[in-house]
Amino acid sequence: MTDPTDDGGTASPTRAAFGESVRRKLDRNPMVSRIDAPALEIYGRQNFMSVEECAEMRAMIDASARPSTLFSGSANADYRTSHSGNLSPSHPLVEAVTGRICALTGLPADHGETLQGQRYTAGQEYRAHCDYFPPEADYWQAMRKSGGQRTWTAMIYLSPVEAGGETHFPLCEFMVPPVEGMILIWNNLDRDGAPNRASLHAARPVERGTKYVVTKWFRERPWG
Ligand SMILES: O=C(O)CCC(=O)C(=O)O
Ligand SMILES: [Fe+2]
Repeated sequence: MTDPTDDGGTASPTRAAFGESVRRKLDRNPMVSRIDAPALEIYGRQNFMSVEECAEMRAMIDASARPSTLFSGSANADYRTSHSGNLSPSHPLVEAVTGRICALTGLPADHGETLQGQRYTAGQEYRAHCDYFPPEADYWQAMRKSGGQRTWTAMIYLSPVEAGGETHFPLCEFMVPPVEGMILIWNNLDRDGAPNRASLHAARPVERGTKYVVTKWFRERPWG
């Protein structure tokens, strides 16, 4: 299944098919709204998690959070100053929410990476980055073998934030303020299945309050 000539940076029918199937499913869901961004496929749905579920997941994040690292393994310095931690896939709430994300998107559960929790206190941020893997990165060969390129990202806001903490898509000129319980879903790839630079995004610094999110990244092949 793994094509050794696929560098993850090109058009790909497999990757494009995930774009299309999720787009079709979300477009016909009346609970889901498409955010108006011509260069990016991005959707939101309110009340994806209840306030009780959000509170339980925040407590789990508090228990597991360590200073965040970057995928490249490079020192995160000022780049990703939040705390983060992977959540146990066998925990009933993690299982339930993961199942709901897969039902909403139609994406296969075994393509999803472990749900990751993240907490930002005042002043913390995650500067502009893309969730897809740059094929020129030294870790790409390892990623290619562990499920290949990332396709869609699903992220849920678990807390209201008094000020700051928006998810900013600078090349699309909009940002999403955190709303407790809301899920945001975007395609990191374009219609041809190649990385979409317009998916560049940042978590703006929290100014007041604490921001909690969980993120699930999906791969083009089973992850692991
Ligand atoms: O916290 C946010 O708003 C964005 C998080 C993010 O970019 C990620 O988890 O990949
Ligand atoms: Fe991201």
